[in-house]
This record gives sequence, C-alpha cells and structure tokens, in this order.
Amino acid sequence: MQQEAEQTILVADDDQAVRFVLEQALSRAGYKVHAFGNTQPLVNHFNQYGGDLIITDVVMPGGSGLDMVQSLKATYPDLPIIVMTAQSTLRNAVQAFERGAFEYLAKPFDINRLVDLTRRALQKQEERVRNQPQTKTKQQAAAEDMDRQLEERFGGIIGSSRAMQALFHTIGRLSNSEMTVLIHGESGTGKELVARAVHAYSPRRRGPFTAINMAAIPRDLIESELFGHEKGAFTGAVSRRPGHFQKAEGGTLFLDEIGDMPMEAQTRLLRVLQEGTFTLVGSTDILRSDVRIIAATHQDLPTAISEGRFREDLFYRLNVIPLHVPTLRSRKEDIPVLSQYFLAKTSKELKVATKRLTQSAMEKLVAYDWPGNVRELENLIRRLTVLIPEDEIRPEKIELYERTMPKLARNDLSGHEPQEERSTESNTSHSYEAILLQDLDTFFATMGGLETSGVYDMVLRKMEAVLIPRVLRQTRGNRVKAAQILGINRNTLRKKMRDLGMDD
Ligand SMILES: Nc1ncnc2c1ncn2[C@@H]1O[C@H](COP(=O)(O)OP(=O)(O)OP(=O)(O)O)[C@@H](O)[C@H]1O
Repeated sequence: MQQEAEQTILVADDDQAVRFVLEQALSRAGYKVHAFGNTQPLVNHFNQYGGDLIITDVVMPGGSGLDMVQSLKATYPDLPIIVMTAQSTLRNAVQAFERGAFEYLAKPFDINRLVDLTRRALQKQEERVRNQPQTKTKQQAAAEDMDRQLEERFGGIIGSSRAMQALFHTIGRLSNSEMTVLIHGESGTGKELVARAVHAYSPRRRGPFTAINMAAIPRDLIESELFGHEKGAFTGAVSRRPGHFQKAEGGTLFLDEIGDMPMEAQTRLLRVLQEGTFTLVGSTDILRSDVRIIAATHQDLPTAISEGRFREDLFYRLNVIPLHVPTLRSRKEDIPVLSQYFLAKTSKELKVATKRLTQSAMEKLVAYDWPGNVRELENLIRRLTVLIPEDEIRPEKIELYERTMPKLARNDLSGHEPQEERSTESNTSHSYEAILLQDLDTFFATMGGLETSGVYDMVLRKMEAVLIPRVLRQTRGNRVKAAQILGINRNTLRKKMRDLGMDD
C-alpha cells in the first residue's frame, strides 16, 4: 500500500542480511528507507536530512543502539524508535523502554510484525502532532510579539500609518504631563481609546479613569451627573449624590462630545479648570477638585463658538494640547492590520476559530470609505465572524452585508452605483433578502450545515411562527385585521394559528 506522503525510515544494523530484508519489506510498504551498518552514520544522516522513524539493532561494532536511543530522544522526544536485538535480555528490554523506545523486538521476528509496528508508530506520532497546539512559525511569533508590545504600549491602539505613528509619538511626549487635552476626530476614530492611553501613560495612571458622554445624557441631567447634587436640589433628588468629578478624583475625567455640553455646565467646568473648585447642584459649599480633564469632540468647536453654542474661554482652557485622530479613510494602510486585529480579537471573545479574509475581500475593505471609521470596521468584522459559517471571508459576503448597513450602502462597497440612486422598493427588497439570508446562514450554521431534509417546510413554518404572532400583536389580537395585513383569509389564519398551537 502506498503512503500518501512518503515517510522516511532510518535503519541501523551491522548485519547486511537484516538490512536487506528490512529495506525490501519497508520499501514495499511505501516507505523510503536508508540503512546504515552503524549508529554514527545514521545519526549524521538524521541530523542533516531528518527522518520519521528509526529502527536500530542494539549491539554494533561502532556503538550501542541503546545509547543512540538515549541521545536522540533527549533532543527529539517525539521521534519514534524501534529497537531490535538478537541478545534479548531483560536488561536490554528495560533499558530500551526506559530510554524512550516505541517498541522492542527480539530477533528473529516476523518481518510483517515489524512493518505493522512501524505503521502504528507513525500513526501515533501523527495523532500526537495533530493534537499538539500548533507550533508557531518565527514570523507568526514575531508578529504576535509586536501586537502585544503595541497593545501594552498604547492600550490596544493599532496603527502603523504615519498619522498614527505621529499620534503615538505625541502621546509618548505627553506622558509625565498633566495638561488638559482636547481630542478632535470623527466619530468612531478611536478618541476614547486615545484618551485612555493618555491617562495610562500619565502620572495619574493609578487613579481612576472616568468617561462621560454629553450626547448620551439628557441635557437637564448633565450638570448633576458631572458635579453631583445636594438632597432636594430638584424633584427626584432624594439624597445627596456625588457626580463624575468626585468619582474621578485623583485620576482623569474624559468628557466625550464636549460640543453637546449645555451652557450652564460649561460655566461650571470653566470654573473647575480655572480655580480647581466646584459646587454640587443645589449647594453653595465649595469643593476642591483634583481631576485631569481630557475632552473630545467630532464637532468644529470654533463654529460652535461663532454660533454662540460654546464658550470661547472654555475652548482655550480645554485646547491646551490638541490631538487629532485621523479618519480611517485617510490612513488606509492601517485597514489590513486593524482587520486582522479585530478578526483575532472577536474570535477570542466569542471562542470561535479565527476567520481569514481572502485577498480580494481585503481589497474591498481597503477600497471602502469607512464613514463610521474604526468602529464600523470592528462592527463589520464582528458580524462576519458571527454570521458566516465558512472559515474564509470572500468579497461577496462583504457585499451582502453592505446591503444591510445603510451607512455601508452609502459608500458602496460593491463598486455599484450608490444605493440612494436606486428606488426605495429595490432598496427595501435588497435589505430584506440580505437580512433573511444572514439569519438563514446563522440558522443553518447552528444546525451544522444544510444536510437536513425538509428544509423548505421547516423554514416556512418557523417564519410563520414568528410572523403570525407579530402581526396579531400589532392588531391587538384582531384576526380580521391580521388576516388583511397578511393577505390571507380568516379561515386560513385560524388554521395556521391552530397548527402553531396558538390559543384561540
Ligand atoms: N486604532 C485603533 N486600534 C484598535 N481599536 C480601535 C482603534 N480605533 C478605534 N478602535 C475601536 O473602535 C471602537 C470605537 O472607538 P472609540 O469609542 O474610541 O471612538 P470615538 O472616536 O471615541 O467614537 P465616538 O466619537 O463615537 O465616541 C472601539 O471599540 C475601539 O476600541
């Protein structure tokens, strides 16, 4: 029987007849055989060209086969070695196994038994290799090292573009300083990540880092969220409550979307920056603050100032160190490394195999404009990891998901005409198809593929089981209206409800 990939066996025996018999039998079994009259030439050959299995005699004029087993196993613990001897003593047998031999054969033996043993030893070895964690290539290990260093140094900010390198450089220069920083950049570029890195390399690194997003809090609550409130300061203020300034004491307070801060809160913030003091809402007690401020915005603050929405004096207080985080489309060279980073990160989080992007899929990602910047790329990679059953991400999958993402569609990953120019109807049907297809892919993936039979009925039934209750909820249980919306007659609806086990 021919082996799939030819494996090499090295034989050492001082008896030429034995060597001949072994060479013949093992070659017939499909192995490549090199036979030697002594141990040293075998070891030399192995060191130079390697080999998959060794068969050795024990007593040979130039050296002991057992000594060779010991020295080879010390360096190659997984190498299978079969020992054979005409002087079969207990001592020899014990020593052979103690030194790591796979098997010990007393001469004379049935040659078929040796061939059989050889096959088993090689199979076992293959299994062991398969079950062992993959050994990394030097290149992989170096890349991982670099990632780790980057992650450690810049809190997980990835980017090898010149713009990102310049940003890293500034963050590095800022370490040891406590100056106020204003970060500017489009949404999703990584402003919060940068703020965290600035904090992590500052003398306050052991203090708290607290983040608050002005756009995410109702405007009339921003002041009390930031500065805390006194009991009874407003309806609902049942007790005295600290704000983010107190929580960030001794550390850094990150004020995201500062452009959305209401005027009254701006005045209080200005006071903290000028005097280092503030008062709780509803109190006149002056509290001291030891907090470093890092603010961020995607808005153009000078425009907000000219429109009377932002205090000019506050702007200058905040903008002591301006940092700009570049858009992803202006640093396309970072897209491959970011994509790989998110593929690895997501698969680790979700405990699934890391997917690969084909070259043309990667080209698509690089060509795209990324209006949502790094956040959009991260989200897309997460979706692809979760929803695609295959290990490889091909460009069609990216086009498919593009249709379900209004933002992506605008920029057109597929290279088609922009979707806004298509009719609403076709837009809708496109996204329905894509959403359904995504869900089906996930559904089939959880069922282990599309090998099941009766898929048509099963899928339609599952659709009905979701659709009918949904429409009935919409009509508050009114079946006449529900049947109208569904476009089926009342009796059909009643029958389907019964089939689905829905109560009358
Ligand atoms: N250079 C980067 N390397 C790794 N991950 C990044 C990078 N930039 C952004 N991210 C990731 O992208 C997502 C968005 O980043 P982040 O929240 O910092 O953006 P942002 O500019 O503060 O957004 P917004 O203005 O909408 O608040 C986060 O999950 C972040 O971890």
